Amino acid sequence: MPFRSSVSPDAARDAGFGDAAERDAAERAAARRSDPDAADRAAVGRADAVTARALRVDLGGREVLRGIDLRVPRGALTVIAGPNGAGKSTLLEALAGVLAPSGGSVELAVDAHAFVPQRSAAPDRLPVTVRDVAAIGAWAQRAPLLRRRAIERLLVDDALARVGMHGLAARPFAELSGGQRQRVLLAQGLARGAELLLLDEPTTGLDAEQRAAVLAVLREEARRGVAVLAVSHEPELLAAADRVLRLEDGVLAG
Ligand SMILES: Nc1ncnc2c1ncn2[C@@H]1O[C@H](COP(=O)(O)OP(=O)(O)OP(=O)(O)O)[C@@H](O)[C@H]1O
Repeated sequence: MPFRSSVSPDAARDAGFGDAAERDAAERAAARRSDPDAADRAAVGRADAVTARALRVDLGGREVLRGIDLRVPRGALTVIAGPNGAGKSTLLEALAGVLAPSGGSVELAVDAHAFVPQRSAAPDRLPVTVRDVAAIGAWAQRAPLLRRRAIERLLVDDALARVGMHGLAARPFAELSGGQRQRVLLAQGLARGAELLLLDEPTTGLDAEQRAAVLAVLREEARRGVAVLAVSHEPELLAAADRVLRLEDGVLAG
């Protein structure tokens, strides 16, 4: 299948999908989004997207994470809460593979995953536009060049629209707020069709409308069968979660 993201059949046609197989794929993807039962079926019986076993991470000579056993299921929104300094960001980084474990293991069982760091950690000095950053997610398409451009445009437009950033597509990334940068990084993951989304406080600092938009995207992705794991203290996100775990002083509680 040439791509995995979800686009409307009309948009697929408008973008010039050449053959029936590609059009079918685009239409199936669009149908998945509007058919929760299909997502339920897809989620049933599928393995966890990432598994940590006896995970330990030492930073600055200190055990920041200790004996973490965690399975992140597909088709669900899992939220990790806990006090400042408990190790939540460190856990996300270890699961994302950007921080090596000091002990134990992390096993990723997905082809593509996305990591959206805390707003203060999202890079802000990239001399590129919002569209450029989101488009990175669409790079892996296998198709002839002209068609690839049309697919990429479609995937990126759809992803930016879903996170409410479409109007800012031509804006330099460096001019964005931390929360906006996070949403563009989320769009990058959506454009890639990531099967695992790892998000560090994705709604912190957003106004009510933006929070609702991000929350809706996370719920929708979970419904489609994506494994969504977010670190958050936000009541709305906690209330929307299928499962809430608590991390305290480097140890995970059910
Ligand atoms: N590079 C580092 N070197 C040494 N210690 C570190 C490093 N990065 C983080 N720490 C420490 O590890 C602990 C966990 O940090 P982490 O950022 O994972 O916590 P957190 O639960 O995400 O906190 P917050 O809610 O404030 O974001 C903290 O005590 C922090 O000071």
